[in-house]
Amino acid sequence: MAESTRDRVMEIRAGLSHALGAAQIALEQAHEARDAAHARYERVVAAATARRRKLTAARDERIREIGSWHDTELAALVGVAAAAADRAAPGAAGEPWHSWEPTPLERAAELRVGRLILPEAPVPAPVPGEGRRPDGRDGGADGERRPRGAWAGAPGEVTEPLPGPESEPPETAAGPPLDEAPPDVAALVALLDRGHIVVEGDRRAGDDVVAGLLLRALGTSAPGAVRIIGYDPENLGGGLAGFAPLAPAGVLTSVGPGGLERLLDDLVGHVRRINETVLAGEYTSLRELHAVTNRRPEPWRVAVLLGGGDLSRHERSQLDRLLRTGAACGVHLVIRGLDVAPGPGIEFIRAAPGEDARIEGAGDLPVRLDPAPPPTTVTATCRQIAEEVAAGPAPVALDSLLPEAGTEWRDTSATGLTAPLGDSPQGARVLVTLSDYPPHALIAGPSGTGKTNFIYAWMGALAARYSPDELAFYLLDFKEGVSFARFAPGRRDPSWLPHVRLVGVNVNTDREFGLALLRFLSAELRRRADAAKQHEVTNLAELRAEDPDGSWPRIVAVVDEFQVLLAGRDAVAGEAVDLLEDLARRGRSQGIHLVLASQDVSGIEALWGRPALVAQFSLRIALPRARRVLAETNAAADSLPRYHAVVNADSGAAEANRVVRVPAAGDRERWGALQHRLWRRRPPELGPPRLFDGDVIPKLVDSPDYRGLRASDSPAAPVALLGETIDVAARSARTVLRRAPGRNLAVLGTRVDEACAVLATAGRSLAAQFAPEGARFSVVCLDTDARAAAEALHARIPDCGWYDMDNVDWLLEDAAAEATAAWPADRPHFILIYAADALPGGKEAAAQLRTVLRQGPERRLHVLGWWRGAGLLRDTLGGQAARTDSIGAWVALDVHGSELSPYYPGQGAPNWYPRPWRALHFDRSVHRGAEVIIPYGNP
Ligand SMILES: Nc1ncnc2c1ncn2[C@@H]1O[C@H](COP(=O)(O)OP(=O)(O)OP(=O)(O)O)[C@@H](O)[C@H]1O
Repeated sequence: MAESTRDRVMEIRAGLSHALGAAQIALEQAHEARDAAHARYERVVAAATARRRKLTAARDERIREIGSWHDTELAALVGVAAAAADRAAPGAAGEPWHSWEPTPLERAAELRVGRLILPEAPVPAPVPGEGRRPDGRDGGADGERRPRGAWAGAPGEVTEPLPGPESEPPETAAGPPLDEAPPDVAALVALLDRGHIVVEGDRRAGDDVVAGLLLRALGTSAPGAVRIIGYDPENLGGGLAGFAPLAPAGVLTSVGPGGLERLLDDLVGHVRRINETVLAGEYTSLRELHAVTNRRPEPWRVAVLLGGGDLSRHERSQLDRLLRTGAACGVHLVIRGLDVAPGPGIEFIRAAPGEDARIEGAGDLPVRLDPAPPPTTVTATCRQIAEEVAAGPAPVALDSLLPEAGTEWRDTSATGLTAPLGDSPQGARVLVTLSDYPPHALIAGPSGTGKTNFIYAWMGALAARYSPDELAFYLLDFKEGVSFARFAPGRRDPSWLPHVRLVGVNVNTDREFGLALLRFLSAELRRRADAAKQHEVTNLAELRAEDPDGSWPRIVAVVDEFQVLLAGRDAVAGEAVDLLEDLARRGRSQGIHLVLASQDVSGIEALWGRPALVAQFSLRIALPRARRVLAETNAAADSLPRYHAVVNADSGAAEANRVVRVPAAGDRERWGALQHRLWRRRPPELGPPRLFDGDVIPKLVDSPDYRGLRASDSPAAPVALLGETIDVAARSARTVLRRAPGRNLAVLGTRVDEACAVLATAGRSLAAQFAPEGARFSVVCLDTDARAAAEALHARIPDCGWYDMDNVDWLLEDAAAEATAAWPADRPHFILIYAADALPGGKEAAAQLRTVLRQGPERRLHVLGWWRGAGLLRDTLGGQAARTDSIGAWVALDVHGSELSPYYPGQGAPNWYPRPWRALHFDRSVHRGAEVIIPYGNP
């Protein structure tokens, strides 16, 4: 082989080896690059996975939040909807049948027919395998929900639920807890006062809806306030069979086949009448009338028309009229089986079993209709309603007489007092006026027919319209009981009716209080007549115009069972009739109105004996079966239903009869609401009325006269208070112990407590007028029964002397000397003697006491003594022939009038029949006749 060839081979080998080396390096580098790329690839993949997981987690969290928010919102909305439905359909309007009972409501409510099926009720995720919701209802295909938090991803993505909190069941922030069923949202329809219902679809379900609606309408209104007229030609009334117990009471009337035209005509007639006479252009609907006036003079008439085939043209047009105009007049139609075109106020219900029913007002939401009400509930309710209706009309609420809240006290009484007293049977309001004509009223009705209630209702209607500046009441009840006490503040209720100035209760044995009221009114009449003369006017309206700043309210004086005041032929009755006659005659133009009520006016001889007096009472009010209050030939009261009255402003002439259904005003709660409302509006200066309760013993510390006493150094005319007079102003009876002959006081009778009460009142009131040391007081106790009371008085008067059997001789000797002394008397000396007739010391002591009685007062020495009998006082004074003028004032307890004649100058004896805790007071220096007083208790 040639050299050159070898070289070339070598060369090639070297070249190859070099190339191999280079390739090796390149390969290694390529491997490295590949490894690096792979590692990068791995990193990228790992990062991508991690990022996707993070995004997934974030997305799931967001979905969970949205789900939770959605559920919370939905639950809240369901709650709101359920609460709104509850409010719209309270009580019997919406209560499920198992707990249903009638609950008459103030206003017509919407009525429940079933429940709404909400698309996505917020229920917790169903446990796999369980097909029922926690509320026990079927899940149903579209009712089932995907577990919140499980996310179904797109193909190829990570699909398994990722571990973490999102796989837990979501919490609900608000709304019902998960183990509680969401609230039921009632499906409601509006019938009474709103519109008409047309039921279509499944017949059985439709029947159930109609029965349910009727029962709810009946159960939400007062018995008799809903009248049902049934027309069921196919089943001859079978569709309303359950309501049959209502028929005898007239609450359900059935119309036979062929009677549809007449039924529709009748209803159209009602609508026309109600529009013309009840709404009378003043209101657009009964609903509005009720809202404004609280009156509902017409029942709701619900006509149930179940089928009827083709209607005649007339029937169709009457039906259309009713559909358009009936609801405003309380005429409503519930229709099944007649074609009705949609229109305002017409609710369509498509009845179907299960959850396929619909009501138009709920849009597309499915409705599960309620089952029919249980037949026993229907029957029991209907029976109860029928019984109550048969027993008489339901009471009307007092509110129906009142002006709208906030509009009280807007009327002026310048020309009279006018107020509604209720509705006539035809639905028109009956207004009653007291003015110049008719000025006074007589109310009559046998016991229990509602006289007192009538007076309450009238007073309520007046008090709500006229302010206390325009109207004042003076009330007297001669019946036993406290029916007028509610107008004055009491222990339980501190409010009073601001117009009431005086309330007298339990006065049946204190007829003097009736007289006091009449005397007070007479004085007021004189005041008004004088003012009228001064302003040269003739009646109240003119006086008020001339004297706008004066206080001239119309006065209404109500005397219940007034015949008690006039019974008998004694001085009280005589004076009362005279005063009444004057008040009745002259009060009319001076705004003083008398309202006299009695169980039976025929028994009041004193009144009927004075035709001129009776004629003034031209407003006559007769309650059922009242006699003689209307004209002889007017028998309207005989046929009056319960809670009605005949109001007659023309002295009972039959043509002037107006029948009124009187609202119930006796209910304390309702009355209380009105009284509180008016009381809160009272002018600040208006105090409570004077309450005279004949059963209550007054207290000296409450006496305005006692509280007004002030101590001074030497009052010239000290006043001894004795008890409360029976008069309008709660005055205290008094006797003035000035320096003058006869200024002594004798208390006569055997009743220890009352005698001690009078002496204690006198002693305490006298002591209150003197500064310390200003007068000398001596208490003499000669009867152990009176000792405690005498000691109590002694303890109350500072520096008072105490004497009894043992030492009274000292006092008498001293006092007799003082009475006859020549030196001027320095200060008054009051000697209070308990049981003066028991004075020891024989003739000498008796003579000393006589001296003190005769001569003491001129030297400011006064005896206030208690003798246990009128004859015993006579003995003290010196026997039958002795003069009695040293006893200038006396208080007689259980002493008959005839025994008092020696101490009662003038003709005969005072008219006095003793009665417990009452006394007769006479002061010859001021009185023409004696006055009845009530000793103060615990003075
Ligand atoms: N209009 C009415 N609506 C409802 N209830 C009434 C009505 N009028 C009276 N009542 C009720 O009838 C009963 C008797 O009424 P009230 O006391 O007014 O009769 P009265 O004639 O004054 O009887 P008496 O003279 O015996 O007191 C009371 O329970 C009262 O609540």
